[in-house]
Amino acid sequence: MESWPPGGSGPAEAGPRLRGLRGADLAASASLLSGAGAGAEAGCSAPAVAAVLPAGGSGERMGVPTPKQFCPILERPLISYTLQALERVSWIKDIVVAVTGENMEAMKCIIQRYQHKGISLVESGVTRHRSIFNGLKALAEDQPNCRLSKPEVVIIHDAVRPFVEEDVLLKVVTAAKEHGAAGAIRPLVSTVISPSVDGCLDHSLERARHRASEMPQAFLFDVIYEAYQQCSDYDLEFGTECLHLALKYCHIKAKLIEGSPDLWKVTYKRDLYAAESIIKERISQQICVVMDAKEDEEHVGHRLEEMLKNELNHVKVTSGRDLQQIILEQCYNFVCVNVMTSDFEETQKLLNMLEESNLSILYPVVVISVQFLDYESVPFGQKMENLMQIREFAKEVKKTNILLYGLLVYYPQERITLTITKPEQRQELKRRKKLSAY
Ligand SMILES: Nc1ccn([C@@H]2O[C@H](COP(=O)(O)OP(=O)(O)OP(=O)(O)O)[C@@H](O)[C@H]2O)c(=O)n1
Ligand SMILES: O=C(CO)[C@H](O)[C@H](O)COP(=O)(O)O
Repeated sequence: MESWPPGGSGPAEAGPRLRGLRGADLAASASLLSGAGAGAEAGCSAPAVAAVLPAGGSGERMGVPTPKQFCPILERPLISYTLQALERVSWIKDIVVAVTGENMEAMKCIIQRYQHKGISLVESGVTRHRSIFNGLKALAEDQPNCRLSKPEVVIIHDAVRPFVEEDVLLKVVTAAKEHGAAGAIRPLVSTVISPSVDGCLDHSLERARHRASEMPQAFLFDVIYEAYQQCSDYDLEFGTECLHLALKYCHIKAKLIEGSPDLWKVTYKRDLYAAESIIKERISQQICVVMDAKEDEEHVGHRLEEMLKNELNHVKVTSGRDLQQIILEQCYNFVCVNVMTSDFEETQKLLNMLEESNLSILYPVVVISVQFLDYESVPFGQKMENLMQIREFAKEVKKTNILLYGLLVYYPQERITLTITKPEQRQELKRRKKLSAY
């Protein structure tokens, strides 16, 4: 069993990982799981939680030579998205990934490249159940120099289900603590039928009474470990359902939790395209307007924020009052308005923060830097200098996956206000402004 990166001390360690809790309920329950919240005070004990990710398959159904967990989506391997989804949950203490010996080095490179922290690698088995069992063994065994310790609850999650959210993880863990086992389910899309040996219909299941079993699942560690130790070679070879092992060998009836449609397992090539669309949609749903005079309500940046809110009603538009927090919440789109300064001070500040945060390791971050300049009073030489400066910035930050676009707005003498919203008024605005976009 290998801990990677060497000496990594687990998710509690400070690092560039991006975490963000959504909603007060989630925060309260999560703090309960961290043992720091009201629940802890009231005497509820917070379970130590670890996760096992089977990632040792060959992805035959995908039909490409690369195992699907390593296939790129927007140039980043699929498994890295799944790791990130689990890593940003602060109460998951350890993540054990089962990979084939052959792919061990590739996995280490991914961990290094995308700065995943506190991941332990184990060798996978020839079937999914055997891979999971190897992951559980690593958590159970008290090995010298091993930083892993036995958790109270273990999450099992396929490496090829990248869109797992904290709320469903929390629900399965909480239910597992109460019932011994829990798993996410979805309504069936098609009816399940049972054919007879001659290829004719034997019987058909009533669709409304059945569900598709998905991941994540969670178990009291002792329950699932016992089940794997007890189970037959036939189960390990042909079984597909961990909840079933807990039922068959430990008589534990798992609690079933309704999951979201995004929990599906990437299986076929078309699923890679679907995953790419979901990622693109997610990162385009927030825009942050950053400006240099936050108190001034008349500031053009505030007007711009209002306009964006009116025009893009499916997108969350915020203004950058607490930039660190906005970056932590993984906003990937910024409009940075520079009015008060003739250089790009505001943009520069934002770029520095983005670079320090490492946000762009995961996806490209888009920054549109808007600079308003008085047409009359700014000499031609300075205009050219501004153009060159923004181009240089853009070239520089592109190396770190930040896509910077400059919009210089030269306006004549009178102060610019973006109160114009009607089409004919927009025309008027266009007529009065000279826009140069680079
Ligand atoms: N020997 C195996 C087989 C599968 N898995 C993992 O179990 C998860 C779900 O399995 P599945 O979707 O069946 O993956 P593959 O076996 O890779 O796909 P296929 O059945 O198409 O070959 C995947 O993360 C896969 O990597 C594993 O860890 N060890
Ligand atoms: O959904 C699941 C558990 O309920 C598993 O992801 C699924 O059973 C894995 O099976 P296979 O490896 O055959 O695709």
